[in-house]
Amino acid sequence: MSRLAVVLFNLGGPDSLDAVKPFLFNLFNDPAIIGAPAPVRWLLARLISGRRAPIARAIYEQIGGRSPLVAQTQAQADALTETLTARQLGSEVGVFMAMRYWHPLTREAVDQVKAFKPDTVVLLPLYPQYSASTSGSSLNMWVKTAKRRGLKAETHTVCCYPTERGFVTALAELTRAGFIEASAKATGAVRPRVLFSAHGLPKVSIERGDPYQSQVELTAAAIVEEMGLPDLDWVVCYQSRVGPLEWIGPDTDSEIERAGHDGVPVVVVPLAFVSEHSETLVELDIEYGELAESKGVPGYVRVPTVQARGAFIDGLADLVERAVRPAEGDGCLIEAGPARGRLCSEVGARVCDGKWAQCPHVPNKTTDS
Ligand SMILES: C=CC1=C(C)c2cc3[nH]c(cc4nc(cc5[nH]c(cc1n2)c(C)c5CCC(=O)O)C(CCC(=O)O)=C4C)c(C)c3C=C
Ligand SMILES: [Fe+2]
Ligand SMILES: [Fe+2]
Repeated sequence: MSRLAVVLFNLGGPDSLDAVKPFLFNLFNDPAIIGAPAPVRWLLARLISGRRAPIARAIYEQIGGRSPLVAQTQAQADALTETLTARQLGSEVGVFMAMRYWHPLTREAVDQVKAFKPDTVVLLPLYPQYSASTSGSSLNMWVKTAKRRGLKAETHTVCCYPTERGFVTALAELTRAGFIEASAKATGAVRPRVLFSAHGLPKVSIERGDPYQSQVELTAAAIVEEMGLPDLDWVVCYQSRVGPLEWIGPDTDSEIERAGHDGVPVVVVPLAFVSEHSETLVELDIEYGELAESKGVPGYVRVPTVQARGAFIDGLADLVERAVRPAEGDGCLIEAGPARGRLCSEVGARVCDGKWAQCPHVPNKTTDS
C-alpha cells in the first residue's frame, strides 16, 4: 500500500488583528481576484487592502480578533485522517491544509507534503462549488509552488462536489432543524422561507463561464429534494458583495427585506461555506440578524455550516477514494484540454496539469444557454 497525502484547500483567515491587512493584501494581489498585470495589481492590492483594513479589523474584532476558519479546517483534517486511515486507503495517510491567503500558506503545505514523501497526492478543495476565484486559484498556486519546490508525486484533483451525498445530507439535516425552529416563531398558517445564501461573485466571472452559480443552484435544489417538505418556499441569494463591479443576485439583504414585507420567518443556510468565519459569524449572524429585526421579519434562524459532521467527512472520504480508485463506470472521459481522456466522477472532475476541464456532468449556465 502506498503513502497517501490529502491536501485541503481553503481561503485562510487572519489569526490576529495585525494579520488583517497582509491577509487582505494577499487576497487582492491574487490574479484570480484582480485580473490586472502584476505591477498594477500589486499597487491596487496595496491601495485597496490599506483602505479596507480598518473596516475588516472592526469585523474581526467582533469575533475575538481572529478567524476561526483554520482551527475548524484542522478539525476537519483530523476527522478525515481518522476516516481514511480506518478505510485503509494508504499504508499511511496524512491530511494537510493549504490556505490561499494566510498561514498555513501553500508553500508551507508543499514543504510538509514533500517531507511526508507521498506516493499519491489528492487535492481536495473545501469549496463544494467550483469557482476560478477559489478552487481554481488554490489549484494554480499549488501546481506552481509544488513545481518550484520540487514536489513530485502522482496527483489527483477533485474539482467540486455540489451534490455530493454526504455534504447534501449534512446540510439538509441542519436545514430541517432550522426550519422547525423558525416554524415555532411563525404565527397561524405562515411557514418559514429558506434563504440559501452563498458568497457572491462578480457577474462578469459568470459571463466568462465560471460554473459557480449553476453549481450553487444544484446544491440548493439537492438540499430541497433531500428535505422532502412539500411546497417549501425557498430561494438562492448571494452575500458579501465588495468593490465597484456588478455582482450576481438577488442579494441576501434584499431577500431579508422581502421576508419582512411578506411577514415570513427566514431560515438562512450558508451553502458555499463548510466552516464558520467572518462571513457567517458577523455578516449573517450580526448584520443580517439586525437587518431582519429592523425589517420586522418575525423569526431569523441561521443554520450552522457542516464543519466536521460525520456525513460530510464521510462524503469527503468518498471523494478521495474515488479520486485514487475510480470504479469502472464511475465517471466519464473528459473530452477537452490537457485532462483529455481522463475519468471524471459523477460528483466532480479530474484536473490535469493545473488546468480546469469542465466536467460534462455539471451544467454550465453560459455554455448551456
Ligand atoms: C465560496 C466562497 C468564496 C468566494 C466565491 C469568494 C469570492 C470572492 N471574495 C472576494 C473578496 C473578499 N472575500 C473576503 C473574505 C472571505 N471570502 C470567503 C469565501 C469566498 N470568497 C470567505 C470564507 C471569507 C472569510 C475569511 C475569514 O474570515 O476567515 C474578504 C475579506 C473580508 C472583508 O474584508 O470583508 C474579501 C475582501 C472577492 C472579490 C471574490 C470574487 C471575485
Ligand atoms: Fe471572499
Ligand atoms: Fe463527469
